[in-house]
Amino acid sequence: MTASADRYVSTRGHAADENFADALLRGIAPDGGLYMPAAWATMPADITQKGRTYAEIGRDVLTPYIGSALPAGAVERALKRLVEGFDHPLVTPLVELEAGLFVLELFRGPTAAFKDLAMQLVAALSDEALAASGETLTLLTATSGDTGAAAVRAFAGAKRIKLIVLHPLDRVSPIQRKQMTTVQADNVLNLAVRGDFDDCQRLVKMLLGDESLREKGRLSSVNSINWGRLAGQIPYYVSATAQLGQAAHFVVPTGNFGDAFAGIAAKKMGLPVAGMTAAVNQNDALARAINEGVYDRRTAIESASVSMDVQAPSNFERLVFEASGRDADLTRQLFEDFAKNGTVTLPDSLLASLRKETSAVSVDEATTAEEIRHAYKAWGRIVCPHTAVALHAARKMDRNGAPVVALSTAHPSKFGGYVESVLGVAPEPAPVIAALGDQPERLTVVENDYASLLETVSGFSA
Ligand SMILES: N[C@@H](CCOP(=O)(O)O)C(=O)O
Repeated sequence: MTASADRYVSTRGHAADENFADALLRGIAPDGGLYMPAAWATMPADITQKGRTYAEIGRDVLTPYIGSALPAGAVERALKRLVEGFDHPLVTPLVELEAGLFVLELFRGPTAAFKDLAMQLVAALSDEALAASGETLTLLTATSGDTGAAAVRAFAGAKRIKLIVLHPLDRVSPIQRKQMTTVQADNVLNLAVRGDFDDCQRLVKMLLGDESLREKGRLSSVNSINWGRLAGQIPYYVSATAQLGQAAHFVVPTGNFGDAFAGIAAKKMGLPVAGMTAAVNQNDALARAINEGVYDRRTAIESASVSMDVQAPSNFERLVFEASGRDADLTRQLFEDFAKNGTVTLPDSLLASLRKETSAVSVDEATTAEEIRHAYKAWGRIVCPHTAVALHAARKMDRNGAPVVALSTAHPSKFGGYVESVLGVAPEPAPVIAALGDQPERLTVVENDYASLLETVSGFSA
């Protein structure tokens, strides 16, 4: 049978293939791998034609991945909901800072971070899938701040869905925490884990594989381990290219590597892309893997760009799968060894292929602060620390004639305290931040311990 874009295979090769609705509602494959489309869809040749709307681009990107798995018109309805929640007609406008250097503003949605772009879609598509099957779903999400906020906003009050969000206690910004914890919806449970983001993500993956929970009903995740989340991030690479009218080199501030992998996916689908650079903060496991050939987990260190405090980026597995020519045995071996030992050496041929897909750089804390000052002085622009990491990498790279686009992933007012400490000026709050209610916060502190977490989660998801 010919591989098709609307069937999903596991990166670890030991799970049955699924359609879009099942991949979406499972989140992760039963063998512990991540779902990938069995084949890349090809973008229509005119997709980057000037004047195409975000909704049109999104429809053309996403429809082939969904096939007939959802009711007719589901994608269009989801895109309508998405676009209505953004405060700019282009949804993700491109802004030129100086000749050849741009930022792509991804923060104009309901929680002022790029996660809204995919999360709003996933919420609408999950509703459609569940309404069609009559099922209910418990969603588990690990967050270093932005994913959780976007998920709470997108799923609060959803009739068939319960949402459980795990964030690392005291390691998200105060605004990010409030965005999650002040929402008074009974279908949302916020858990603050005594650990770091990698602990939260590991615990979520364990819960997703837990038979005792699975017996109670469908379980999934809205992290970018879910193909639906990742696919929803492809359209803005296309929109940026359409706005520019030519291929760009994208510099992506990177945590779990979902956003960067969405750019790689766009390229696989035929989007002209001049290059990809993943820019990480001092939590540099990804940069060390690509530059030195050893994928080695270290304890995450707290950074100004908190959302990128990730030392075991989940989507590195998708990159390895793709760069190895979809070698599921090799991928399984490497990631099982990594889970067990915390370190793996990448074979030379794999490393060479990985480097063809993306380069990676690490930006330290002092440089991040310096870049925030530079952006203010040079362009009068206040940027968030994540954007600053990308901008620094973008300014230092050889531009090779192609325009460079740094993804601006969050509004600076989500990190207002830090930005003010660097600039001496507080960023004007984004309207959605200014509108944050003064509601009491609802959160439960949990130990970094699977057994007690399972008890809490079982009680809520029942
Ligand atoms: N940066 C993230 C970490 C999780 O990333 P995801 O894209 O896999 O959801 C966050 O803000 O939570």
